[in-house]
Amino acid sequence: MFYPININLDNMNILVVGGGKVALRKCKNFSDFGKSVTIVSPIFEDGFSELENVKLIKREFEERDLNNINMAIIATNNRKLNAEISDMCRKRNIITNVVDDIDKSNFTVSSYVKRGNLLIGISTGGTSPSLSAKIKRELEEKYGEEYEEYTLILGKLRKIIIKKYEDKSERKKQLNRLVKLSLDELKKEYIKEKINDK
Ligand SMILES: C[C@@]1(CC(=O)O)C2=NC(=C\c3[nH]c(c(CCC(=O)O)c3CC(=O)O)Cc3[nH]c(c(CC(=O)O)c3CCC(=O)O)/C=C3\N/C(=C\2)[C@@H](CCC(=O)O)[C@]3(C)CC(=O)O)/[C@H]1CCC(=O)O
Ligand SMILES: NC(=O)c1ccc[n+]([C@@H]2O[C@H](COP(=O)([O-])OP(=O)(O)OC[C@H]3O[C@@H](n4cnc5c(N)ncnc54)[C@H](O)[C@@H]3O)[C@@H](O)[C@H]2O)c1
Repeated sequence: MFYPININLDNMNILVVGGGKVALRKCKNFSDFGKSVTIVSPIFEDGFSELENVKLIKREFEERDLNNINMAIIATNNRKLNAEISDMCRKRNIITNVVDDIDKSNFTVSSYVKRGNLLIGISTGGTSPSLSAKIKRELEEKYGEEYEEYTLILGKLRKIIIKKYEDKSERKKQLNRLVKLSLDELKKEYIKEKINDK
């Protein structure tokens, strides 16, 4: 079973094995989260040259590539090799995603909608990645770009409210009221509360 967690990548050393289409998608995902990764592959898809802050190693995978690695995405087109690398990772306690074998993975990459700090992840436990991608497109419509600012302001107001109300149930009432407001109403509320906070 796969459990939803949000993982802090700051101190993680990440290796991607393979330079094909699937590896490129996973690398773009890391780049969305400002994370640089190392990729080892004899051949790279064109898109890799456009990625910033990545280290490309142009050769076949070698076991020493796993030294000091905490997380690995195994994405070659050779199922047997992917399974072998996954076993090496397991022995070294490296958390691993094998793109062609969910049973060899200890995490999967969710489809997601990211609006600043708002992150909506979608998983079907490997049953239908296409369904994940479809639900993502639906959620992108419902939760548009404006949710980045909306979430940011909610965070600022939350701090003010926690300071202002000692009573936990009143705090909860206020915080729950805010998420019912539109972005414009929330902005007005923020200006008002900011003035009172001074
Ligand atoms: C969500 C997304 C995230 C991402 O990769 O960024 C993702 N796959 C995406 C797309 C996609 N992948 C595939 C198709 C073709 C149609 C189809 O098969 O449905 C499409 C659709 C498309 O391209 O639109 C084929 C496929 N995928 C996997 C296998 C191997 C297998 O099942 O064993 C095969 C068959 C290979 C073959 O033999 O052909 C395996 C996995 N793919 C996962 C994630 C994990 C489970 C996620 C979940 O639980 O839903 C998991 C288990 C492992 C992992 O990769 O972490 C991304 C959506 C991007 C977005 O957000 O728009
Ligand atoms: N998880 C997913 O979302 C998903 C989606 C589609 C396909 N897949 C599966 O993922 C696999 C990869 O798909 P793709 O479309 O990226 O394939 P691809 O053919 O585009 O790329 C394969 C890559 O593996 C590299 N490679 C081969 N041998 C290597 C080695 N010894 N060391 C390092 N790199 C090596 C190649 O250089 C190439 O860059 C396929 O087996 C496919 O079944 C997974």
